[in-house]
Amino acid sequence: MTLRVLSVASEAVPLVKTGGLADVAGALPAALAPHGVALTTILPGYPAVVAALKRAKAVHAWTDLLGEEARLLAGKIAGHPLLVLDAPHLFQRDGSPYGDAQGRDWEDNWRRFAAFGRAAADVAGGAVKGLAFDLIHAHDWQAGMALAYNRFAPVSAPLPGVMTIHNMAFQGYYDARIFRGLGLPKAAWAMDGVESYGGVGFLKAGLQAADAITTVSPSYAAEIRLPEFGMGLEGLIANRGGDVTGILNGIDAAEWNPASDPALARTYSAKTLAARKANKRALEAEFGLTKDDGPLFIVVSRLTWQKGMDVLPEVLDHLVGLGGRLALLGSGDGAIERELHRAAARHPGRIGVRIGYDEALSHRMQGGGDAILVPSRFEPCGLTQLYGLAYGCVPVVARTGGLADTVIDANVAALAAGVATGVQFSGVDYPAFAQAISRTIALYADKPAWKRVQANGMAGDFSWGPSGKAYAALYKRLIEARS
Ligand SMILES: Nc1ncnc2c1ncn2[C@@H]1O[C@H](COP(=O)(O)OP(=O)(O)O[C@H]2O[C@H](CO)[C@@H](O)[C@H](O)[C@H]2O)[C@@H](O)[C@H]1O
Repeated sequence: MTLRVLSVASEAVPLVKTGGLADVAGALPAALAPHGVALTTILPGYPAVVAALKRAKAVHAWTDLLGEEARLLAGKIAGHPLLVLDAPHLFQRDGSPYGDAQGRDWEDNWRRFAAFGRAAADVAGGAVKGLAFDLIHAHDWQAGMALAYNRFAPVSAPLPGVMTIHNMAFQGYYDARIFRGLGLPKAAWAMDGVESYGGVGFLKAGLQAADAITTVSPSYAAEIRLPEFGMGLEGLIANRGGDVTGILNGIDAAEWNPASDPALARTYSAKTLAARKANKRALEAEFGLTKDDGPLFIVVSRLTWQKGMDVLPEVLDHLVGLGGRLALLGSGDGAIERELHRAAARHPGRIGVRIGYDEALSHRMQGGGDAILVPSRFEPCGLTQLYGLAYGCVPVVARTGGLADTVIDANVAALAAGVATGVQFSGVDYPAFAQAISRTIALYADKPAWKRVQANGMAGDFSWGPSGKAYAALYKRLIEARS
């Protein structure tokens, strides 16, 4: 029997992406199809999403979705079923999905994502003729309210629900005054409901309403029980004990495969690593870097504290001093951007900085860089190190969360056993990070060892196979427990 699951997400490739959540939400339908799960994705109707749905059919209309009219459009995303909440007063805006062009969050985000949650709960509960579901899978705080409505104000018998945490740092926390606007019964205003530290917490509401909680790596699932990583919700996570598991993200091999990637100057495989040189030369030219055979580091990241990007500028003199170069693509914190520009000005031809978001360039960087730096303070899973592994761009990562789970440090024992895939370091500060860069540059100088580390990474299985199976088994267990 096919299981019918509604995946509730605020972004999904190829239609809308601000970060890793979009990669995962976009990959899940194909990952689950082989395991007897038909996954339908529901997205907010941002301009790009509605524009992509050519001749979409409206399959439902609300006259009063939290006080306004809205429609539900049906279409396809990468060949899989897609539903879109078309509510122009909430989602037809310039800027990003969450804020204006200056990066300020929309003031009515609570209303936007409460309406999205209400709509998703209605759809999952059978409000739309011809659509029926067995389970709701909600991703991050933007989808948390879908599970809260399903629990406290369902349109039919509540469905089982899974809440996946892609990043505990974003919780959708609002003033208590918004509670009245949510249209929930009074009973929802409780510590085990939507109340969170005196306000309303969308992620917390989802976690409390979920039958199972997952996050995107086993290590992060353990870390969020601690105050350092739990961001105030560690008590809840610890209490839910056995309901909390970590399922590692995979990567979409159709998008991220160096043997067929159309973004690359030269495609290659582990057997033809020498072909990477053409990509390296192209990358040097693109970033205005000197052409040489020394190590070329790359960074593709949001420029934030989470990602350790405030420490990066501090280690760049050291990196260049040892003969390294850096090509960086990212955007975020203005102070970090300024420090990076300063470092680039100090080291012309050695450091190239590109502020912005550019998907194709991120592929070219993985295909031409020698090593990717990922010094995150916390990292639920992390995708750029996985892309690095698949592309022979050796990851240099902080030992935390999914980074700890996916990279094997090139210590003496791992090198001797021939299993190393990258470099790990503990503690995101100058001494640890600088030492990791020194180790990487020394390893790079040992050509046979370096090639082995590249090839080991490329031989790894980062497909969605095992994780697709794990999600399907979880859905099945929860659905069976209800029937
Ligand atoms: N300037 C730029 N130009 C082009 N592409 C850029 C870019 N900046 C970032 N990217 C891309 O955006 C994605 C970032 O994904 P990550 O998983 O590394 O982090 P993020 O914090 O967004 O995701 C959160 O959710 C994911 C999914 O579960 C978790 O892996 C992660 O740990 C968690 O923090 C990657 O595909 C990367 O290539």
